[in-house]
Amino acid sequence: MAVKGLGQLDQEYDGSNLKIGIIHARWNRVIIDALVEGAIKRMKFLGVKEENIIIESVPGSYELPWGTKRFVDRQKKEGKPLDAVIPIGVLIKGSTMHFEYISDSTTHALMNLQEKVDLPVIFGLLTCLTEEQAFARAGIDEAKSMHNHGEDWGAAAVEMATKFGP
Ligand SMILES: O=c1[nH]c(NC[C@H](O)[C@H](O)[C@H](O)CO)c([N+](=O)[O-])c(=O)[nH]1
Repeated sequence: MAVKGLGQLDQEYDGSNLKIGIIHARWNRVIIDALVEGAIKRMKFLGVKEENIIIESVPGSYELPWGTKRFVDRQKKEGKPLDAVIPIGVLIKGSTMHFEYISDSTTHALMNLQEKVDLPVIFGLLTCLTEEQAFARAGIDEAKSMHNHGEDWGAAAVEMATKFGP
């Protein structure tokens, strides 16, 4: 299955046996919803069944590390363990240093979380200086759309879960 334009894929992946979690913040919701949709679209394209994509949310990006840890633990406890998880958040620079502190601390926490949960934790945090940057990276602003980064995160989740699963 030649997948046009997916430069980042190195081989064909079959996600039909994967269970993948998406946990998203609720700040900047219009952008979040586009990113989540993009991740879902790409994972379904790669064979992940809709019923195996589990969605959860937290108030803001700062809650993503803790929320992701507990989300993974809960799925395991319920006998429906995840094969990968995609935390998604959108941070947009304001007039204070809040953006810098949340971006830096959340990024490090998500990176370190992989060891703790022993699962691929895909980096789905958009850290944008302007709303325009965020819209473009969610594929919303057609004029300047880079492409929907959520699709890349969905593809990364399938690849990492397939290649490096237990
Ligand atoms: O996800 C975000 N959370 C934001 N703040 C909330 C933060 O993530 C926590 O939810 C809050 O501080 C409570 O812990 C943001 N800003 O402040 O700008 C933002 O842009 N994006």
